Amino acid sequence: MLPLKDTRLFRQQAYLNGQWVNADSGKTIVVTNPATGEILGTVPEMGAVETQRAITAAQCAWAAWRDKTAKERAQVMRGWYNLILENQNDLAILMTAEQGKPLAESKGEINYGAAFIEWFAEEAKRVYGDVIPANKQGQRLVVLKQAIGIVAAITPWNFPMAMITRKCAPALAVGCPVVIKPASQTPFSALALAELADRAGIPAGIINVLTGNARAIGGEMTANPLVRKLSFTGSTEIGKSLMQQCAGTVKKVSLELGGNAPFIVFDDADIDKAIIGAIASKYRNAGQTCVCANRLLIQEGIYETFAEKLAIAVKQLTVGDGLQADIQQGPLIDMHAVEKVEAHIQDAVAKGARIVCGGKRHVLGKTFFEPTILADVTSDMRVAHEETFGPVAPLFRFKTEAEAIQMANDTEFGLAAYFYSRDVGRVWRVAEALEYGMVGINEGIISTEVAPFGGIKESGIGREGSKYGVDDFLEIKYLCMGGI
Ligand SMILES: NC(=O)C1=CN([C@@H]2O[C@H](COP(=O)(O)OP(=O)(O)OC[C@H]3O[C@@H](n4cnc5c(N)ncnc54)[C@H](OP(=O)(O)O)[C@@H]3O)[C@@H](O)[C@H]2O)C=CC1
Ligand SMILES: O=C(O)[C@H](O)CS(=O)(=O)O
Repeated sequence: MLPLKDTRLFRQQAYLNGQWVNADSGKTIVVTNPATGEILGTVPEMGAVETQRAITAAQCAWAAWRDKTAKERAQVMRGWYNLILENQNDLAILMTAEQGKPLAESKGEINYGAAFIEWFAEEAKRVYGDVIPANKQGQRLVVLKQAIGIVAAITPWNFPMAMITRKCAPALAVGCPVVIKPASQTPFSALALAELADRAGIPAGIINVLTGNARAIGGEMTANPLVRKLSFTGSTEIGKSLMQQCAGTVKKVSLELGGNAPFIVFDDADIDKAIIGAIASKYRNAGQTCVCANRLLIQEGIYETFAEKLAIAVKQLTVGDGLQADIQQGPLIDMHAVEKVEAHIQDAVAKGARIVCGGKRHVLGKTFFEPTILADVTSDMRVAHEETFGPVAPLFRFKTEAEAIQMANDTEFGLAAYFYSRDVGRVWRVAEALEYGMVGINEGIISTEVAPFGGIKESGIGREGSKYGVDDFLEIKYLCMGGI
């Protein structure tokens, strides 16, 4: 049993139309702790029928929520925000137990996730329309912005809470109901969020959390004409499939997909700051984030110095069960993830890369993996083109600024990129030349609720967070008034 202060936050049922319910079939999915392999509990294995029921409930509840003022919705959301922060310790324990990240990272994610609720509760009060000067006598032209309607959200295991609030907060704030399917490996954080939303007074049917068969639930979400918006965070492969499925009913789609972030260090960089940024960007969540540095491009003049300094820092990372004190890297989510990391390392070494540190499964066993650095990495290796999604830092060499930009852009992904330089001309040239949605300059952690998060190319569509993040949940309506 998890050491929760409030055990009612540990929910093993889905939340549908304000009720805690089981699957119609009674079937369940087992959820395990990746650090220990122990069974944490079960959640319902739902499918299309329960999803249809949730969508119908959302449709019935929508008008009353939509017709509240933005301020009234914001007040309810503020209560939800406060409850999340008041229960942060319990929520962090739940998150670490089901996902594996260290408690400190879980607490960080809860603060980050709650911040989207605070931000969009306020942002909704500023969803302004327009009055357009008419070009005909007797007319008045007005633009309204209105809630798009029922929003379906499908979220990943790597950020079990923040990816939900990053989608639900703008939706709820502008007046949309949501139907959520969290990742089957990490459902408890989502269900705890629903419990707190219920306590905050978010009406029945406005938030629904379904667990179960992804393909069946997603199939109903994408086919049901009542759903007007799908927001997805996860793999590019699934994102493409969902986008195709949404075409049948022309839904608005937001996709936050895979990445292949370059982390470029020029010879004029503050190397010690670059080391700090590289550790933060590469090893956060054991490398399991879509914005992790996936390729480290180091200018040849500082390559050996950077590799030595990075190795010293990486060897100090403490690996273990995230529920224990002072752990900096937890386990990977499952053995599939471990095998992918091993395959990337084996491929690189077979093609000439050198293991500077780590390189194999951790002595702790299960899905723990040693924080790893590879040197002498070249672009013919899998780590150059695939998202490793693990604690592996592959070091590439480059000679010139132009070569660094060419290497960085040589990917179908375009989510996040990072570079370190203190030359102001170079900072502008490189920032403008990188083909990415987000660029960290002398910073390794750039995600925040106040800035637009999202990518280009095959990393996705749309932006989450910031003043831009609300537009994806609105429709524009143009009124042309004549006879005035
Ligand atoms: N951009 C990002 O932030 C993320 C990127 N990724 C990338 O994706 C890779 C795989 O991670 P993973 O979590 O398996 O990502 P997936 O894309 O497989 O899963 C993400 C979410 O989509 C759901 N899903 C899976 N298949 C379908 C489907 N056919 N229809 C509807 N929903 C579906 C999953 O449900 P269920 O859990 O039940 O399978 C989960 O809720 C990672 O290695 C990484 O490269 C992963 C997570 C986040
Ligand atoms: O999906 C992810 O990996 C997250 O979006 C990364 S972040 O927003 O927590 O930085």
